[in-house]
Amino acid sequence: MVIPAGRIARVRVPATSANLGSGFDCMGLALDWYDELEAEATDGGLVFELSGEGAEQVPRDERHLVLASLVDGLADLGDGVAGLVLRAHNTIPHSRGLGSSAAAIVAGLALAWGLARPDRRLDLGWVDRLSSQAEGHPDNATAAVHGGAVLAWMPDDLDAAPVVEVVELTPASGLRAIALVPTFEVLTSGARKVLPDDVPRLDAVRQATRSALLVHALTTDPARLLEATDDLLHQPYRAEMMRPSADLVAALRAVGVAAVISGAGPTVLALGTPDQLALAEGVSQDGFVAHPVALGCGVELLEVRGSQG
Ligand SMILES: Nc1ncnc2c1ncn2[C@@H]1O[C@H](COP(=O)(O)OP(=O)(O)O)[C@@H](O)[C@H]1O
Ligand SMILES: N[C@@H](CCOP(=O)(O)O)C(=O)O
Repeated sequence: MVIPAGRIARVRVPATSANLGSGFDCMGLALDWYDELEAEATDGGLVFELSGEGAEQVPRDERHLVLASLVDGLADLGDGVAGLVLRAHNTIPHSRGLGSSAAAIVAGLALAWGLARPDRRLDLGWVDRLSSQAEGHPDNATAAVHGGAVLAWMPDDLDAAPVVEVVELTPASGLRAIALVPTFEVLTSGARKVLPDDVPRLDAVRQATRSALLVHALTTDPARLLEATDDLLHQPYRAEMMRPSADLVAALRAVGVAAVISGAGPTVLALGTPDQLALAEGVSQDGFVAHPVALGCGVELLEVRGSQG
């Protein structure tokens, strides 16, 4: 069906931090840091009303990530639009490892759902599946969908029906983060290319131990976060692409702060209770802007209105 002109959907979607050190491609946190977007179905044409982060850089055509995801979502639901106005105020910085692309994809899908299914609650499983497929890894996408802390994976059998498994974790009370955001950018696609196909068995064993401990540390015992966030699978291979970030992670960890590269970088995420995070105050953070953040909520379809929406 063609969505009637005048129907408007509005959504809010969080920034996310994937990996958390040892949880490469499977652990993610939603942050209390959001983009808000609105889509209005029209009789024809494409209009972008964009402000904030990346507004001057993103393509204003079919390649716009939110629009592309919205169109894919509508097609999956068997619907379409004759035209569209897309309004976005972005606060999540792009290409810094804070899940801006996952947020854009999840937002596009939630907008599609709001336009096409105005009377039905957003199907989070549907958003998980399409957004994780589009991203190619489920860690930030599912964190942006569910909020809080998640453990997520996709089946290894690529011929199997596409599904995403998500476990919503209950974070230990008082868990906070500081996102230390540099001015330089790293594209996630580039940062994935430098990863080796195989790793030594001892590294794999250590990583398995750390990632198992990570679930325990996040949910039960934040005192274990420093050991649990130790990583051998991605950060060492990416360090040269983001030397200032790698050096800041090392300096923070040396004073006992559980610091990691957020997603594919170059933002540094320090994770812990307020007492643990206070240790970061003695470490020079030159070249980085500190954003203290609590954990955030998942995507919200805030409103659908117009044309019997
Ligand atoms: N809100 C948005 N609107 C349009 N495009 C976006 C938006 N957010 C991210 N993108 C696209 O995604 C790219 C960044 O993706 P990526 O390299 O995966 O970094 P990140 O770690 O921020 O997700 C941007 O260069 C831009 O093309
Ligand atoms: N597991 C992915 C996470 C990418 O996160 P982003 O926020 O940088 O898009 C990876 O490490 O490649």
